[in-house]
Amino acid sequence: MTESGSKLRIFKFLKIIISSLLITVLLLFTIAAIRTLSLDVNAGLQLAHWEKTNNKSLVIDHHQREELLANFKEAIRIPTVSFSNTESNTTALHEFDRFLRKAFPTVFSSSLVHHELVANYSHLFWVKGSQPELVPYMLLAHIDVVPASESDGWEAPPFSAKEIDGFIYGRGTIDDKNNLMGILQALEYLLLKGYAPRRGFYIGLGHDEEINGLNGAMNIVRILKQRGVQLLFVMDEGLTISDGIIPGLEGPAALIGLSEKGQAAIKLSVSVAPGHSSMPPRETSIGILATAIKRLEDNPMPRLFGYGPEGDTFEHLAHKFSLPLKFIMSNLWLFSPLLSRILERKPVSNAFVRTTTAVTFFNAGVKINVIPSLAEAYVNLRIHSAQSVQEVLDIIKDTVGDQRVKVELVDGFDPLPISGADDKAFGFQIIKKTVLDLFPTVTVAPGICIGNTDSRHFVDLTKNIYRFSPAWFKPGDPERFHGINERISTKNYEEMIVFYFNLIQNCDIRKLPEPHSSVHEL
Ligand SMILES: CCCCCCCC/C=C\CCCCCCCC(=O)NCC(=O)O
Ligand SMILES: [Zn+2]
Ligand SMILES: [Zn+2]
Repeated sequence: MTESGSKLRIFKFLKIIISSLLITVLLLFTIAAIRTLSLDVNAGLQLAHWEKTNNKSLVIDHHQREELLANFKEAIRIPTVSFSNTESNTTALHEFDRFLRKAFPTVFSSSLVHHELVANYSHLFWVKGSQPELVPYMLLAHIDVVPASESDGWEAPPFSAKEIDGFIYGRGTIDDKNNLMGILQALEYLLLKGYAPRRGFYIGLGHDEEINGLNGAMNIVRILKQRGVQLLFVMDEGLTISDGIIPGLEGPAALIGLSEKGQAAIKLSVSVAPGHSSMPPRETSIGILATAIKRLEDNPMPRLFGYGPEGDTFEHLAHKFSLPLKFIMSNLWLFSPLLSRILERKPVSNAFVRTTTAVTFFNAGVKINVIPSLAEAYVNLRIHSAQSVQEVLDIIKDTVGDQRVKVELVDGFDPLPISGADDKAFGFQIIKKTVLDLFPTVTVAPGICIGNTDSRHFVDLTKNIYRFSPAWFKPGDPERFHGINERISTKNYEEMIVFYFNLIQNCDIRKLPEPHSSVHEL
């Protein structure tokens, strides 16, 4: 073959490669454009015709404002702490019971409301509906809180409910006395205004959610099961309205948790012969265990972003990002690996990418001159929707890779089933409508709750469990959860009352409106 002949062949070959590349890129853009056009899933129901059920409106006057804030502050001041799996402040739980009866006299005396104490400290309310054929729903919240010490750096004592610049500070202000008090205050106002629901509903207030709800929520579920109750949907604490937390997102987003991550408690332990510290072995039990822990921290669980409901979150929010993020979010089938690497940089967004690994206990050593015979640590894993407890346990054993380290599963449960979020999903659409009516600038999207809630015990009573708090979170606020300076603005607490006031009335709708098709919307 001549030199010019071979050049021609190379040229033709390159031409084919370049045109194939161009065609592929064009194809990708076309697919992406089609997908982007069908993205505005947030439009659907807003324009549909909703049967009017919110006949009572709530305009809070000065006197009511003072009273509702005083009630809320009193709730925060009662230190209903769950210290450990076996230790709770039962004195405070008793006091909280007395307080509720005093703060909400109409709820406790109305002929429409049946109240019972469960497992001594939890509360179950049944609010009777005028149309018993309508399937009831249930609102959940919890009474207990995690411990808090002022010395960790609180700006106000954690059980003071001190108001600073329009914010009430205290343990429980966002987890979860805001929801608890918001629900009961809304019901108190509704009853005072003569409201009688069409659709009956339950309110469940657990007293031990922070220690797994084994007495509170689980006994409430047992009672409801005995009575043959089935629920249309359950709403519990969970994701919030994020404002400025998701980088690049224009405007606030209300994420409604359709599921929650699983959880595992894993114990790692190393046993060696004890001895004199003057003749140490090359590695002690502490050293061996520390190396194992370091391996776990250096080797996070695999990225699974896009394999669970978190992919839907970003597809729903895509139209609220500007380019190039909009393009990336609209095409997660292609860009999930890239987005995972961006999200994993911050703890809060990393939680959506993978099963997280947190070492929460480390115990070893008895005396300065004794080689310790035992070192043990506990690891708390929050399991991504696409993994199971067993898979996570296997990965931990592989990563540790040291026969001297015993790896035991102490406790755990798989990720929860995924509730519906389509046009026919009653609970999702009611929450969405209530959010949009009150906060019209918010984009509503399905989400995955990264923490666990009492609602996970209700899976046999309904397939539709939603985890959402109408609380506004701005940058820095996620860290207040179980952290220091937990707080809520007085404005937001009032909004929460109005939210539940409207939600309860919205649930009286007999049937969801027929959605407009997306073609029609466009
Ligand atoms: C990339 C998306 C970022 C979205 C921002 C999400 C902000 C996260 C806000 C709240 C965290 C959710 C907490 C859920 C409730 C947890 C209740 C709880 O404490 N349960 C006990 C436990 O889990 O141990
Ligand atoms: Zn909580
Ligand atoms: Zn909590």
